[in-house]
Amino acid sequence: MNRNLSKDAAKARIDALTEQINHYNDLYYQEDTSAISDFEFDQLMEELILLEKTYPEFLSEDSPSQRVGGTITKQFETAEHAVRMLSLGNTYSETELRAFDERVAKGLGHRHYAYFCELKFDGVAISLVYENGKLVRAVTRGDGYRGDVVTENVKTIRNIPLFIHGHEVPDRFEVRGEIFLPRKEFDKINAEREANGEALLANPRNAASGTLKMQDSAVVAKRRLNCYLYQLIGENLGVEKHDQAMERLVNWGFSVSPTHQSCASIEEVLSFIADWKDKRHSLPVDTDGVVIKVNDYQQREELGFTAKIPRWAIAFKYQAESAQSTLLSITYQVGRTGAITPVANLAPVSLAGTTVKRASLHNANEIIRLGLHEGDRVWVEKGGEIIPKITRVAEEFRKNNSLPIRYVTHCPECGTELIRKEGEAKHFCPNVHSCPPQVLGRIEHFVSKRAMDVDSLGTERLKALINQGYVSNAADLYDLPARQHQLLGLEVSEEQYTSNGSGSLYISLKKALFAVTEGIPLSSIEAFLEQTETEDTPRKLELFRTYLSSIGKKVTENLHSFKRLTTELADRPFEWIEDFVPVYAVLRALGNLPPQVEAELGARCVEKKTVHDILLPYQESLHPDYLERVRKLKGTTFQEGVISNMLEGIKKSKDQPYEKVLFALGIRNIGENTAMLLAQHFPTIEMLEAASEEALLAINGVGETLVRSLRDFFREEVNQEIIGRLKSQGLKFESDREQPILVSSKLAGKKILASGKLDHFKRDEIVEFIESHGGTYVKSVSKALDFIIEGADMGPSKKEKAIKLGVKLMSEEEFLLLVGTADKS
Ligand SMILES: NC(=O)c1ccc[n+]([C@@H]2O[C@H](COP(=O)([O-])OP(=O)(O)OC[C@H]3O[C@@H](n4cnc5c(N)ncnc54)[C@H](O)[C@@H]3O)[C@@H](O)[C@H]2O)c1
Ligand SMILES: [Zn+2]
Repeated sequence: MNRNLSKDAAKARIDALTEQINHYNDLYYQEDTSAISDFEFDQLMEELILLEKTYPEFLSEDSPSQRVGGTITKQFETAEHAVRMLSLGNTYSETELRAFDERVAKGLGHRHYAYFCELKFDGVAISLVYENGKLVRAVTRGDGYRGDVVTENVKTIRNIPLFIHGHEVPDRFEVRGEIFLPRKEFDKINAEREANGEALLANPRNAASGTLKMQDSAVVAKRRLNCYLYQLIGENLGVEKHDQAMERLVNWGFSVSPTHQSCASIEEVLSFIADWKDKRHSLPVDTDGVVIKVNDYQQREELGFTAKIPRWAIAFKYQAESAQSTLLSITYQVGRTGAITPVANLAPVSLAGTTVKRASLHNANEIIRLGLHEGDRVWVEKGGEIIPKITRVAEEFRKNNSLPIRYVTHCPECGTELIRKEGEAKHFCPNVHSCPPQVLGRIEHFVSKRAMDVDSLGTERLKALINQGYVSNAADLYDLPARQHQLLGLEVSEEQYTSNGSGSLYISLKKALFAVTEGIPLSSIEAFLEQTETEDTPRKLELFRTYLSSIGKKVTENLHSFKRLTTELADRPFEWIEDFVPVYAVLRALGNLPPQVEAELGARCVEKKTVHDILLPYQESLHPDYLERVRKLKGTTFQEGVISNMLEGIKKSKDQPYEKVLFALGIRNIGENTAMLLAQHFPTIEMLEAASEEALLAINGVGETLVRSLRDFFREEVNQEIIGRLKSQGLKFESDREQPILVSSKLAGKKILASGKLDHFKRDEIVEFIESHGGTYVKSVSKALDFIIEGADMGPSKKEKAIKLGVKLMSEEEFLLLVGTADKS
């Protein structure tokens, strides 16, 4: 703290800090976004508090240091808290924690006291009010005095009891706790959002807070929020200590995290903190620290509060850990919607209990913001986010000649030039029809349970078929039986491959080491790599050399071919992916290649997606020993059994009814139900294609957007071609709803409607009767009708409309006469 600051400068700094903190508070509490890390935020706050202490004349009542950060929103009713909901003082340092302990000791006149330690759950604070054993109100913290009433949303949380049974339940009490989104649920939601091409949620805390404030409880219920309680409030509860209160909460059926502990001294507190530093990452909920509370209520009262925080409690926060690593390369992932996501490959570094090798970069803007250059030393941080992120470049280590990262211009999966729409952060691959991940997305939908239901075609197998050019649309699947013999030996396993920014194929280091050596089982190589996990690849290779010598089997041969590999790998500048090596280098290291292969290999290692495919044309010209080594590189391959099982499933799917086929086609905006509706109204695909906009819109549940999607779909030549092929392959493009047996054709070509109550027919009987005589039953009054059978009590408005349109009305008797049967059978 700079005490030499002039008063004016101090005032200016206080104002600036206040403005900044208010801004971040707004974002955090109103919009559930964190523009800076909690640590950075807490540092700003600490600076402000210190300045205000030094210059008390500038301390204003509404400084963010004096207020709880949140506010109420305008979308809910609000309610006042019977007891204020406070914030907690926080610290990141042991020294300050000891200072807190000294203040407590002093405040209590050095009498005996004990602490109760709990983890600090990173969610949203909630107050639950129970009356006569029933949950009557759930309120957010808001500004500490009043909060939003979110009872309906909270009632959807399964582990919050709506009723408390048993005796000793007071007439009225309040419990407080933290609502959170379990990490697993968070990951699931994000995986779904990613698959749908939606923006990802930043972290579970913000997601929980956003969810709690949703207007639709049904959506809230789907999010599977959870809650831990940690405070009991009420009068004459007969508890004098916090640990007793917690016990009571458990007995009443509230969820209390079993991670708490009583501590007799600050030393015990410190060891609790140390204990949980890494262990906390295995909990289902995100935690960002430990809350330390004085256990005895009487003592709490003696210690009291400041404007914003209790003096009897403090939060110790774990620093989001950060570490330095080296940027090895950037991989560009292509999603099922064609969105490109850059991922940084890093030299392994140990962080918050795990080894980090990759960090997300989100999009091109992020790379520009960081100013990333090839081979930069970077700071990685693992905070609330799932995937670690690069926070900044350690520019002091940058080499003079290093180049700024140039973002990919072409899709690493299919080579198409990428596009970026106005105002969007992400690049996209526009090659919807044949970019492998995009094809995969569509075919996965096509074969899914609710569509064509081919369960023998899992993602891995589909990827293999797509990547190797066997399948690029649904119709290709039905051509597979004719290519059965070609499928044998196709590589299935995907995880062993990845590619770099320019699309060069990489293979796992594990497979490479396995293939270049002899007499060492794959499991031993796995064990070796596990032991050296935290080393970078060059160091791993060094250690592997020693390992080879120590094994004592085929040492000379193995060292020799291993040397070929390291020579190939040497002197690749900015091109590493941790745990992977370029296939090109490995294939060259496995032995000498004929000149033709030598000449073409580089290009094929970019075009093809498996070793099998790269070498396919050269089976004859390669030495059998060489091919034997190559076999060790390959992933699991398609075998007879798998293939026939797959083809069987494909064949069986031809029996799926028309509405499933319609859904499987993946026409935008056509879900399962819409497909069913359309199939009912337009029993063949030709009829659907020919349907007028009017006819479509007449269907309940069909809107303009859907009409447009249908038009767009049928207009595309590719789709017409695929439908044509699927038809000739035997898929159902018409409804097989039973056609009634024709009794006569007396009503052939006639469009008929019946209205009002009939004497001889029930509703569905008349429809069947008309159809069995060759007529068509129509559901609404229109000019197209030939006549209407007028039953008793026909609706006046219908009748009026019929008369206006000039449609003939006919009595039931007349109708029966027309058909030539006075008796309906
Ligand atoms: N990154 C940003 O932009 C930004 C902006 C504003 C606030 N913040 C973060 O929010 C903090 C301020 O929020 P705050 O006022 O809610 O304080 P806080 O989150 O540091 O502490 C108080 C809260 O802790 C929670 N808590 C969790 N487990 C608990 C337990 N076992 N016992 C008691 N309470 C428990 C309660 O919800 C309570 O309201 C800041 O310190 C900062 O870290 C970040
Ligand atoms: Zn592409």
